[in-house]
Amino acid sequence: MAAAFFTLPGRWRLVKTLRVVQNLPAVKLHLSGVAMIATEAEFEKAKNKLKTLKNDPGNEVKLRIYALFKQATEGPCNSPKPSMLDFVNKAKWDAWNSLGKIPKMYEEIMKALEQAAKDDSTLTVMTGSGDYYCSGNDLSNFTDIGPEGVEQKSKNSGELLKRYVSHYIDFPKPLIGVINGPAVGVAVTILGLFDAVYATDKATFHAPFSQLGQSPEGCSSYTFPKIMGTSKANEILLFNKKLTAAQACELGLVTEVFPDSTFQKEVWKKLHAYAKLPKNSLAFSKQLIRGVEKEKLHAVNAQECERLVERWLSEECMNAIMGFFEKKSKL
Ligand SMILES: CCCCCCCCCCCCC/C=C/C(=O)SCCNC(=O)CCNC(=O)[C@H](O)C(C)(C)COP(=O)(O)OP(=O)(O)OC[C@H]1O[C@@H](n2cnc3c(N)ncnc32)[C@H](O)[C@@H]1OP(=O)(O)O
Repeated sequence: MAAAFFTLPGRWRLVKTLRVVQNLPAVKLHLSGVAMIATEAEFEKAKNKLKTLKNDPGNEVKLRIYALFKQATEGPCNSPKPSMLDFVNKAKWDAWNSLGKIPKMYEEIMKALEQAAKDDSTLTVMTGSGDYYCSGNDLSNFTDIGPEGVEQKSKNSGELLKRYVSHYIDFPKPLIGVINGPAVGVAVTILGLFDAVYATDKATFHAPFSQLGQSPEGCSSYTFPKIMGTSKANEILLFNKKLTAAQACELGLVTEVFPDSTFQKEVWKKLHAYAKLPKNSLAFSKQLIRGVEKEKLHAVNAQECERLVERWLSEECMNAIMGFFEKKSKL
């Protein structure tokens, strides 16, 4: 019996490096590849699948798949621009280049979840390394706008976020959060889709959306009112209230809080015991519990991402992000 285990870098933002912290005996490790199509082999498979389609999906779809594969395996477009007369390679270069700098980190977590969903592990644990759980989206994403321009980047980011949250909605096994320190933004809102959340008493939970001119994501506009009631959810999602671990537990966002001194020891003892339970029974029971509202969650996810695409282009958001970086520069 095993658990899939991978960690977010505590101090860095969600979109930084995904690292495996340690090789626990009963825990199966996942070092994520990247993205939707992780390897040449899988890309070849996707290409061959395209050939079996009755109607040719058209160059646009084929170029999109090619672009996502390059983005996932090599990151933002890094090859020299082909000449105008080299039509095919120019079209491929344009497709890849149009994705701009989609953060690879989200792609890596999605890949790790895809692997954990289909391997022989019993449950999947997400935690941070170091003093922090996760500082949310890397706000420098707003500053490095590539050649695709701000509208297209915002649209691409909305699609990326929708895929990212869908991976949690559809995850078939028990997904456990081990919150080892401060958690911010999307790292907090997505917890409403986890099956249990254990926190050190040092952890804090902050979703500073309105002060960033943004809006809730991770299905939190639905899960948080459901978990804690609308007015408590509003304090977090509208009025930027930062919760202590004890407050988050009282509201039902966190399952149990442990003293920091014994947190890691106590929580991993519990998880290793869980990982010995019959994995199909756990998976099927989770799917019964989550299945009733899966459609609803996907609809909420779509609405939240649509709203965020508008928010990211808004003056409120731009001013808030500039304020964040101005504050940094003054330090
Ligand atoms: C128009 C195009 C649109 C593009 C949009 C791209 C989006 C990509 C798609 C996915 C989007 C998902 C939606 C997610 C939304 C969110 O997550 S919103 C929340 C974002 N996060 C924050 O606002 C965190 C703010 N930071 C903090 O609260 C604190 O820094 C901390 C994390 C609690 C740590 O506090 P402390 O220990 O006091 O350290 P600090 O001094 O505050 O920070 C250390 C340095 O790190 C920098 N930093 C911290 N967090 C971030 C961050 N999220 N992004 C960028 N930089 C961050 C901080 O500025 C400090 O930097 P220096 O001053 O240079 O040391």
